Amino acid sequence: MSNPVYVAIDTPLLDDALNLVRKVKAHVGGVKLGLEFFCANGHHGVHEVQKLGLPIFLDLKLHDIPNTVAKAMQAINTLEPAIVTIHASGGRAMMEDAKAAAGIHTKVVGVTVLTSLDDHDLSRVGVADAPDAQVARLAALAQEAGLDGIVCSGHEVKSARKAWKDGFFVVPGLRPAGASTADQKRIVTPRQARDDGASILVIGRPITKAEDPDAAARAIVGTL
Ligand SMILES: O=c1ccn([C@@H]2O[C@H](COP(=O)(O)O)[C@@H](O)[C@H]2O)c(=O)[nH]1
Repeated sequence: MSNPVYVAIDTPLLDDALNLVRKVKAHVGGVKLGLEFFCANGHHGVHEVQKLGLPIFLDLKLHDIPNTVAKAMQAINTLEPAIVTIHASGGRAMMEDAKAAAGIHTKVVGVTVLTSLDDHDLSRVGVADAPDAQVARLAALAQEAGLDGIVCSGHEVKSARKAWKDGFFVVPGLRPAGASTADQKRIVTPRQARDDGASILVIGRPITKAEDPDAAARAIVGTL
């Protein structure tokens, strides 16, 4: 089985990103680059990280009208990312057009409910349901729209996998036992997420902020 850990490189600084990836690359299966990195470094930055030889997950969380998201997707196709995120709450037409615009080797996954949100946060943005019900609703919509899978927390991945057997499940909000949760609210351990059916484990600060990121990545992979 290939290494499911994608390290989240959340920095706008290209040299810091490259140094981090060099440190951990023997113990992770891929690199997740987010908006912070992409806005600061663009295609050039992605190409530089790609030279280090790991698959790239572009976590851009696109969310706009269908035409705009499809055009944005076309604009990143030359980067040939392994995975790209869009927001499932953008609706079915947006997801269909995004998938149609993506390259054939790119998995397009829909973010359901951010792992930094709990019931209270959802109610404040007008969602009366608990996170698990909202994740199930958006996962079904993403499947209908032809996406490859979703992003959800480890709290929901087991039931999401049951409902969508061949779906691709990206799970962030992962914390080894005892690690700081910081802004994440729906967390589980990497092992729990893997056992419950995650395809990809997204792990940032527990690796990147560790004194020895390589040892931290190795220790996490050792628990899987
Ligand atoms: O619901 C979501 C969607 C994306 N993320 C991203 O994952 C990493 C998590 O970083 P940690 O440092 O391990 O908390 C980060 O890049 C987020 O943008 C998420 O956390 N939750």
